[in-house]
Amino acid sequence: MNVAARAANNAIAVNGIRKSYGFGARAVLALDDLTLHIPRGQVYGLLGPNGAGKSTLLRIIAGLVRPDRGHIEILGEPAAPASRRRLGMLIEAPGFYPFLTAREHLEMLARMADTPLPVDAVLKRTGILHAADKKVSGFSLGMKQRLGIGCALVGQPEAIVLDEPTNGLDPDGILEMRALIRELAERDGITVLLSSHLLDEVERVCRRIAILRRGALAAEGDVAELLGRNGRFWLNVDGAEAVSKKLGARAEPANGGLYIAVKQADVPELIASLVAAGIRIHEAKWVKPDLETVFLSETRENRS
Ligand SMILES: Nc1ncnc2c1ncn2[C@@H]1O[C@H](COP(=O)(O)OP(=O)(O)OP(=O)(O)O)[C@@H](O)[C@H]1O
Repeated sequence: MNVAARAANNAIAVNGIRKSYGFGARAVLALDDLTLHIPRGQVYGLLGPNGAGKSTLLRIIAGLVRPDRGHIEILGEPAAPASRRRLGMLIEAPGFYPFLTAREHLEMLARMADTPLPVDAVLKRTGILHAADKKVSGFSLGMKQRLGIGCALVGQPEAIVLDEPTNGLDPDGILEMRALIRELAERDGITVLLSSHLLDEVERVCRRIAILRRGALAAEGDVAELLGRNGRFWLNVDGAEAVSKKLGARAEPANGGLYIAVKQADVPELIASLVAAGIRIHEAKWVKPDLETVFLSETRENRS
């Protein structure tokens, strides 16, 4: 794929973005020459510990913060007011007019959009049709969050950026919101870039993720591939101690068996050699970690 085709294939491209806050000795480097490409039509997750730079990145994409250097492309065009109109955003706790209704908020935004969706369709989609004509002052946090997503959707965006979209939702609300987010990508082809602290949520909802650590990329890739890459081979054998001695540093006793550092391609040979040495194997399997394990190993502070 040539450079132009690849650029057009990205919903959002983050190219060498650097951003620091403050000056001199007090300056804080929030993003450190970050480059990231978010493909179209998927749910893409942005993860990182507190202070890793997630909000700064989302705010730069939204045009709320100016980077020191680097540039952003949105749907193949340089980030500018025109290209940002093709993005829907729910970035900071959405500010609503307390005495306007949900419908009135959406109608106001629909009037400003080039190709708005029907307001009733948005209310239905976000699960607040029943409260359409109630004043927002009486809304719970979860209803406000839904209305915030509705506001991001009403302009019929090609991509949306959501900062912690399930914040404040109850367990049922979280499930519904996850389903909505997946549907936006799978049914409507909308790219979703979301940040979240909830790793199991990201594991379930996102196809691809980036893990930020101190403003730089600690890991990036397909969720399935990242989990697979961090998988470990586990053996339950008779005489684990003797096997551990035989394999040396490659073996690590755990859970009544042994984790073995081995490439997938070398597993048949490993098993054959153990069997040839008279070792009885009861169970052999690849154990895939959950995203939390990958996240912790990629962001642990004692790593270089
Ligand atoms: N307006 C600001 N002025 C000064 N420093 C800031 C400002 N905004 C962010 N920072 C600093 O920049 C770094 C990155 O912050 P940012 O909020 O982007 O991280 P984050 O990953 O979103 O964190 P969290 O998960 O806590 O929201 C942090 O060290 C933070 O203290």
